[in-house]
Amino acid sequence: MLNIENLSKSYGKRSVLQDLTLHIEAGEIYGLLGSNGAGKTTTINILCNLLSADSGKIAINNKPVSEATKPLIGVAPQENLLYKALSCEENLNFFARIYGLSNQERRKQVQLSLEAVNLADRAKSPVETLSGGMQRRLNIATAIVHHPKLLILDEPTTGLDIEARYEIWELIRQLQSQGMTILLTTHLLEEAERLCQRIGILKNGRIVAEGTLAELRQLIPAQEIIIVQTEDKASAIACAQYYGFSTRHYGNDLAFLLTEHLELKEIIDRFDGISLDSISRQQVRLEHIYIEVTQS
Ligand SMILES: Nc1ncnc2c1ncn2[C@@H]1O[C@H](COP(=O)(O)OP(=O)(O)OP(=O)(O)O)[C@@H](O)[C@H]1O
Repeated sequence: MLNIENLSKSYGKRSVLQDLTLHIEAGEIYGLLGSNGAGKTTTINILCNLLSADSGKIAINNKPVSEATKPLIGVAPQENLLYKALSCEENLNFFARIYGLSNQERRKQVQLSLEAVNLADRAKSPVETLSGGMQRRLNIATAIVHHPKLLILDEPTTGLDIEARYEIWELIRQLQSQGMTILLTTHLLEEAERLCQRIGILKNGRIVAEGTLAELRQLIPAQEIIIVQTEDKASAIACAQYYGFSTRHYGNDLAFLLTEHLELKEIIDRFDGISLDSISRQQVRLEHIYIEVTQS
């Protein structure tokens, strides 16, 4: 559905995208992850034909990106793009006009978009009277009012409370079930884990890892991870090395990667003679994989 091949882009001497290649299948939710400044927004702007690449190819539904492909894409940007004094309906009408929908089509699509984001009962409410979560849902409605094939959600839940976040997650799943292909950027790894069928991790303008969660798990040499609290980290690390456990530092946490399942007693026995304050076990999660591929 979306094919990006060898995309490169520099701002002056700063190279931001370097031979970026990624493919998104029709109907999937693809999560594009990367630290601040990794090049996600630059990629989105090139996709939307707002910025030109230095080299490379992008095609949406086999059509090269151009003014003609703009209607195939809907973008909900990081910062809500809404007119606060206008009502929900007026905002949606404004965006529908920009996309050139006929009067009849516009009435239908505005109503459908309001229903899709569960704001039909707030159609006449000025945006400034809506909660943060509602405003974010309306921001998504403005991106789907012209019924695009590809919906781009740039950090759709950043800054929202957990209930508003759940509502947006449910909305994203519903849009997918209606046939939309979704490109999602997020810094919330749990969001990517819960929503995305495939995930690409961007570092220095390149995809350094890509796949389903199960495929990405293969990139970390661990069945599970143990987190150890101890005053004597050096001895714990030496002991772990002896038993072949790889060491990791996740923030202040000292972690060891286990390549096979061990009972808790077996783990404690391995650290015999070392004063441990606590040991906890964790499943391998996207955050571990992310650190593995971005910090190596
Ligand atoms: N117009 C511009 N001129 C010069 N440099 C730019 C411009 N836009 C972005 N950059 C730089 O390009 C790099 C990539 O920026 P981009 O906004 O694409 O990253 P991002 O992955 O979206 O980051 P974030 O997660 O913070 O939104 C950054 O170093 C940024 O400072």
